[in-house]
Amino acid sequence: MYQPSHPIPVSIVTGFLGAGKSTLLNRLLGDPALADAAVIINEFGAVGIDHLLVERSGDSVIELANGCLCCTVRGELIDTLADLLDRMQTGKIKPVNRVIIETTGLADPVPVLMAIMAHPAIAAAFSVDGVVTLVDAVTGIEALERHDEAARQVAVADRLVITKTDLVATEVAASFAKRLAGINPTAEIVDGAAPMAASPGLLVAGLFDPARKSAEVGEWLRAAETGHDHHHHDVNRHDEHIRAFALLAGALPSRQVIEAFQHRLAREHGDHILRIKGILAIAGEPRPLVIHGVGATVYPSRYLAGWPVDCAPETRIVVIGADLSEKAVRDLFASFLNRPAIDRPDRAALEDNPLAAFGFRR
Ligand SMILES: Nc1nc2c(ncn2[C@@H]2O[C@H](COP(=O)(O)OP(=O)(O)OP(=O)(O)O)[C@@H](O)[C@H]2O)c(=O)[nH]1
Repeated sequence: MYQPSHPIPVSIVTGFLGAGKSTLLNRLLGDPALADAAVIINEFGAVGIDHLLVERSGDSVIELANGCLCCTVRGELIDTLADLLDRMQTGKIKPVNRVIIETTGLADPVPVLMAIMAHPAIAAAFSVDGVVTLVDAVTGIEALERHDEAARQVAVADRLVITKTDLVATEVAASFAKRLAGINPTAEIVDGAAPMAASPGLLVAGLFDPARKSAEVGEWLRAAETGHDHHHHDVNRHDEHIRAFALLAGALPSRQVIEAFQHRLAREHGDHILRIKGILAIAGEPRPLVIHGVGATVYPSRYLAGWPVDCAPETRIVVIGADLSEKAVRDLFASFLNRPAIDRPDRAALEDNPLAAFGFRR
């Protein structure tokens, strides 16, 4: 295998679902300092859309779909890195001066780290230059309490970026920062709104050093080196509670319809929704509409300038839920699309019902 003269730095960008990883990357990737970086995006669920949302041309964005980096596609990561080396050696691509890996929001970063650090040929060619973990000031505390992965992402970080500080009071962000420092006292904590979070230097965090982490992180790393404890092969299922599914459709009637659907979904099922994101076709509109939701928070939708290459103008929405009824979500979506069925109301019935806002159905 080709060996570069110096190991190529690898930055791991992680953070729970919807914490703002793609938003941060989009901001950083415009910087000329990252023009020669390769970006590997891993997404949970069979229908991936993140690679469409990271605005970068050419083949420098590599999608690893069909599973979570920490489990089913770990081998694929090694193959992808080996292939990158190969393509550099044979001159098929320009030399890459950094690799940025965006994990899924559900990834345990420890096996990802070990995949790189414990593989002799890969470790000779690449060095992990820090783990940057994004934490959401709005939903981060709940994620830490409910999901081990979120706590692990914080514990292994070299840098913690608190995102969405614009959406919470200063005191809330400050007390969240304290909580994070309690979990990981050695990580530098950065406000996502600070200039540093918009600079490529954010990704240069120094060689990942297990000795600077807690004893618990050391144990996780050793356990990951010796084996892997949660093998599973269903690309849509993370554990017995967390599942992803996709809502696919042609062009939707209007932006208002999808926004009304999102708010209704958040109101009725917000407790069980971890993430919703989509790229949508809207009738009569040449541009794709992008929607996002995290927990019960619905983010403003926005139009992209145009459809990404190789992406048919159709609607793809990914929903990730914890103990969420897929049928209930599909039925609600169908109601908003006015696809009537005997046992469900259509959109007009849902919206005309004066009690609908309070979650009552006819
Ligand atoms: N107000 C505000 N919104 C933000 C900020 N960062 C991200 N968002 C919004 O949060 C939503 C999710 O952001 P993404 O960047 O897609 O999150 P992600 O971590 O890549 O999501 P997954 O890959 O699904 O885990 C989007 O609507 C963003 O616009 C922020 O600092 N402030």
